[in-house]
Amino acid sequence: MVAPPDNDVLWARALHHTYNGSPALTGVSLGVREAEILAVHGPRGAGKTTLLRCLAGQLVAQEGEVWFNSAPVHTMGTLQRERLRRDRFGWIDPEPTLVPELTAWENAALPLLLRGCSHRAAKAAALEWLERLDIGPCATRRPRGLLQFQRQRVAVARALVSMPTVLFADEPTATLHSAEASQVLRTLTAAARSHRITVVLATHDADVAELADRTVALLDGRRVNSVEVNGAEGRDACSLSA
Ligand SMILES: Nc1ncnc2c1ncn2[C@@H]1O[C@H](COP(=O)(O)OP(=O)(O)OP(=O)(O)O)[C@@H](O)[C@H]1O
Repeated sequence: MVAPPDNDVLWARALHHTYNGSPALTGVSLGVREAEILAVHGPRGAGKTTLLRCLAGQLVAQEGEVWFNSAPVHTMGTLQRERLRRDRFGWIDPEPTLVPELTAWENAALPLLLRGCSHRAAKAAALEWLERLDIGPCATRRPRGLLQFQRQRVAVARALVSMPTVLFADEPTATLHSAEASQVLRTLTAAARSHRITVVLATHDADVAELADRTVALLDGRRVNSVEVNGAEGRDACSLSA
């Protein structure tokens, strides 16, 4: 086993994964650089969610390696991967999954409370993120009293509140109207850039992918190209792999 290059915060090599014999990932390799926003783009069923879950340590691919800095995620035990996810990663699902009994701020504060942060500090941080996402006035409402886009903003606040090293966003705006979607994405990418949070964003929407620094395209579980979106001229803008 060889550790990844120094400037890659995440690195996957030759990932293969099947569900009941049908392939979801077929030999996918990629590196994610520190503080970059990487879009994983492809049509439905291309393998985006499976790739993000492997990179985030939620799923161990049947073959291949995943590294987080110099730590081999693919050989970690369940507890170690859980700790890594809790301490270093954030995750946003396509549908917000909030705890129904908790208020918006309590949901947003959860990652900090689980890490042992004081109640007062966790609340202050959660309220700050809810304000940034323009849902400060909803802080004391429970999820059932919120609209879908407000619930998704709470989920975004929860993913950012602990300042993760890497934020995984799986189709984070799939259930939102376009105006809502672009507001959420703008806030998310601005926060990531200002705090140097690395983002891996799965999307089937080419417009969403344009917000990223680089796009990796998947098709039928294979990586088909890699395109630098911002400032790509003169650099290795397009490469074939797999
Ligand atoms: N839990 C599962 N059990 C069986 N098959 C699965 C499972 N999860 C994904 N698949 C299959 O694996 C392939 C890749 O799915 P995946 O969800 O990773 O793709 P995706 O690009 O994220 O698609 P979508 O945009 O629809 O979420 C698809 O053929 C899908 O049907």
